[in-house]
Amino acid sequence: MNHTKEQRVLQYVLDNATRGDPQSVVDSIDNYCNKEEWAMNVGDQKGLILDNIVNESNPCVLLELGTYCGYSAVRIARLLKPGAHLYTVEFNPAFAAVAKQMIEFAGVQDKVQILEGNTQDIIPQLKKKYEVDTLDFVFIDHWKDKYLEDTKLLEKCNLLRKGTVVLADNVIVPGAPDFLEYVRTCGRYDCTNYPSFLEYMDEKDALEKAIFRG
Ligand SMILES: COCc1ccccc1-c1cc(O)c2[nH]cnc(=O)c2c1
Ligand SMILES: [Mg+2]
Repeated sequence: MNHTKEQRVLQYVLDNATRGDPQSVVDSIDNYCNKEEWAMNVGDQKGLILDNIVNESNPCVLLELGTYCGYSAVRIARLLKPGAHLYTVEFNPAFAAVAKQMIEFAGVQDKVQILEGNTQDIIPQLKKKYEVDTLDFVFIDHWKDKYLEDTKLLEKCNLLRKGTVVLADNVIVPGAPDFLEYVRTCGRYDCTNYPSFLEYMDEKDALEKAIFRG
């Protein structure tokens, strides 16, 4: 029944991690993807950078674009203070189903809400349907061709405020050059690049942090 890679990753977690222990879920996914099958989780090297930026931002309301198996949702949620909440958007129903089980096994389901659908449909609903005022933190990790349009949509929907941290994965590989060009030159963000490596590989990759100036 584990016909997909994502189902196999989940099964390995169910068999090897500890229910209610998000760190063990993160570690198990990294073990599996290092040893058995590569998968597009942010991984442990970029994950440590993500941890540091989440911790220094101390966010209350967070948005993730691209849930996949739930690795970064669990990784982020394990750091959140009581009452903080992460909305994570996934358009692929099979991925969302795996992520739901991953998040519940990790015991962070009270901090994480999976929103199934397209970002361009869901982002405009955040204020009225999900009672979001503004976002403290956005992790962009979905399809590279959507980074720029979704960032502009977040601006248009008034979801960013002075100091909102927008953190993007994969700005080298697969790469999001139009997004990088925009956040670095439009004058509305303070940008920092964090060089690292593609998950589970020796290939160079990086995260880009773009703090909205308001
Ligand atoms: C399907 O391509 C997989 C792949 C292949 C080669 C290099 C990078 C990636 C890659 C790595 C990631 O962290 C990713 N994160 C989010 N959405 C992605 O599509 C994505 C792709
Ligand atoms: Mg990624």
